[in-house]
Amino acid sequence: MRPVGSKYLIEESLGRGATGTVFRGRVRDDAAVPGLEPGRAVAVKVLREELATDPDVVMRFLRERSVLLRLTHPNIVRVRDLVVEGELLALVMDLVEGPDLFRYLRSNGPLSPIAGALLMAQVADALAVSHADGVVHRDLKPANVLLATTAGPDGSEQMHPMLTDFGIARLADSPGITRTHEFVGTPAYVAPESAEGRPQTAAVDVYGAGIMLYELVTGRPPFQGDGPIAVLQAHLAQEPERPRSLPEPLWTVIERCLRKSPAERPTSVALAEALRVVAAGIGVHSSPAAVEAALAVGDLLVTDPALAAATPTAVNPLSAGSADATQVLPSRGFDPGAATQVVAAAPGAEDRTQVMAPQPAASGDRTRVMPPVPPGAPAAEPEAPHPWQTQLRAARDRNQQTQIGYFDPEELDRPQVAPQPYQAQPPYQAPQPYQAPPPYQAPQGRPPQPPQSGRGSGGYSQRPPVAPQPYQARQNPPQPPQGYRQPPQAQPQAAQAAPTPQAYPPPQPPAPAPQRRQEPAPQRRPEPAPAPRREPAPRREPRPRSRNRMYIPGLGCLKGCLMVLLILAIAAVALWNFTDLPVYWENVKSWFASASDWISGLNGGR
Ligand SMILES: Nc1ncnc2c1ncn2[C@@H]1O[C@H](COP(=O)(O)OP(=O)(O)OP(=O)(O)O)[C@@H](O)[C@H]1O
Repeated sequence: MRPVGSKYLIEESLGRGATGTVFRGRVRDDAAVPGLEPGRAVAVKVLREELATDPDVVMRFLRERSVLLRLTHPNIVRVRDLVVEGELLALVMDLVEGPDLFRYLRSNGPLSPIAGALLMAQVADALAVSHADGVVHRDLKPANVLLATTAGPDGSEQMHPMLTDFGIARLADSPGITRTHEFVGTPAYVAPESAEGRPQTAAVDVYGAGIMLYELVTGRPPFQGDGPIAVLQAHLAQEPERPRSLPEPLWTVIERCLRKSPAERPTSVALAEALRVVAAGIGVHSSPAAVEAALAVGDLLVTDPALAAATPTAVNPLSAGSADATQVLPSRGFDPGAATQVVAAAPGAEDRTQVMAPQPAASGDRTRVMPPVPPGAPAAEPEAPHPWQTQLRAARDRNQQTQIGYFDPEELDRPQVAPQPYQAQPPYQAPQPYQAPPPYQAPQGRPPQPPQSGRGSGGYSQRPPVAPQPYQARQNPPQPPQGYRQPPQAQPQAAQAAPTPQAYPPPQPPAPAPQRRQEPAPQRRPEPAPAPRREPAPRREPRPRSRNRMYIPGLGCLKGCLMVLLILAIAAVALWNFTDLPVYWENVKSWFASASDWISGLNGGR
C-alpha cells in the first residue's frame, strides 16, 4: 500500500488510460474526510507525470477543484477530493464496482435499441446537469461510462451507468501540454469542431452521445478508419449511415446528434427526454399513442438558441471577437483560458482548415493502452479471428483511446481518406435489390426493459436504474463490428405482442443525396476551385513528452542477451584463473586419453 496525500492509501491498479492510472484505494483510518468514513474504499486517479509537472495543469486542477467536487448526480461518478502533493496530482472518486461500458460491449455485444436508448438517456441526464453548471465533458465514450451493479426491484442485478472523467480532458488541454495543432480527445468520438480546433461547447458532448448511442446499438461507431486522422476526416466529411434494422425514431435522434453543425444538435436535456420517448414507443407492447410520440420525436430535439446565435462567429475562430463567441456556456465554471487557447491554436488560415495528423512518436505509446480485462475473465479469444478482423479491431482500439498528441498540419494535404460518400461495412451494405428489413422486434434474451415514464420534476434520483443485463465477463465471444442483430430465436423472448406493421416505416436504402447533404457544407469540405495556397507555416517541433521517446522493438531483449553473455564470459575467466578448474580440466583430458587408449587397446586385441 502506498500513501497518497495524508488521507489515502492506494492498493492495486484498476487500469490505465491516457491521462493517468486509476487505483483502488481507501481512506486512512486516522483521516477525517468530509463525506467519507475512515476505511472507505475509493478510486484514486493519479494523473500522469507529464500532466502533474505542468504548472498550468496544476493551476487548472486547483482552480477547477470546486467545479469538480460539486458535480453530483446519480449518473456521475462523484469526485470526493483532489490531492496535490509534490509532483503528484490525484483525484479521489467513489469506487464503482463493475465494468466500464467499453468492456461490457466487448463481452456482451450490442444492446437492444430500447436498452441503448434508456442507458443513454441516463448519460444525457448527467450531461444536462454538468452543462447547466458550465462543465463540458469533452471525452464522452463507452470507456468513460462505468456500470455500477445495483439490485433491481425483483432482486436481480441491474447495471447503472455512471459517467466519469469529467474535467479530465479539460485539464489535459492546457496551453503547456497541448500546443498548436494538438488535440485532446478520442478520435472515434470527437466532434467535427473539436477536430478542427474550433470552440468546444456543450454540443461536443451531444455529438459524443450520438456516436456512443450508435455504437451501443450496432456494436461499432459510425466513423471508422485506419488511424486517427482517417477517423477525424470521416467526422468532418462523411455522413453517418443508417443501420438497416434501427427503428426510425432512434435513428432520428442519432442523426440529429451527429449533425456537423453544433447549432443543429439538440441540448442534452432534450436528448434525455427524447430518448425516453423513443424507448417507450419502439417496444412491441407500446401503445399507439407512445408509437405516435416516438415517431414525432424530432419535435422534441430542440437546439440551444444561444449556440445558434453564437455559431456564425464561433465557427470562425479567426474573426475578431471570436474569443467572446466561444463563451456560449454559462459563465460559471467557464474558463477563459481555454477559449484563449483554442483561438491561439489557430494562428493562420492554413492551421484552421487543416486536418491534424498524428506524429507516430507522440501517439505510439497510447495505442498500447488497453482497458484491462475483468478479473477472472479468460484472456484468450474463443475463436482466433481472421488477421483482417484483428487489424480492424486494432484500428478501432487505437481510436478508442484518449489522445493528447501532436498533429502535423501538412498531413491535411496528403489524401488520407477521400471525402467520398460513406461506404458501409459489409453488414450494412444494402442488398441488391433492396429488401425491407423485418419489422423491428423488441430485444430477446435480455431482461425486458420497462419503459420509463418521463422525467420527474427535477428528481433524477427517483428514476429506477434501467440498463443492460448484468455484466458477464466474456460470456459470449467478442463481437466483431457489425450491425444490430436479431438475437437467436432459441433464446427466451420477452412476452410482447407482434409489432404493428405500420409502426415504423422501413428504413430507406442508402439514399444518394439525403436532404441534409444539401445544406451548406462545413468550411472544411473540399472546395471545387481551391484558392491559391498560402505558404505552410513552419512546422513546430513537438515538445519532448517523455524522457524515453525512442522505442526500438527487441532492443531490450538484445541488451539483456548481451549482458548475460558478458556475465558468463567474466565468470568463465574468473573460474579459470582463480579456481582449480585448469587442474580438473587436465585430469579430464588425461582420463579421456586413457579411455581412448583402452578402447584402442580393445580393438587392437581383436
Ligand atoms: N471510479 C472508478 N471506480 C472503479 N474503476 C474505475 C473508476 N474510474 C476508472 N476506473 C477504471 O480504471 C480504468 C482506467 O480508467 P481511465 O479513466 O484512466 O481509463 P480510460 O477512460 O480507458 O482512459 P482514457 O480516457 O484516459 O483514454 C478503467 O478500466 C476504468 O474502468
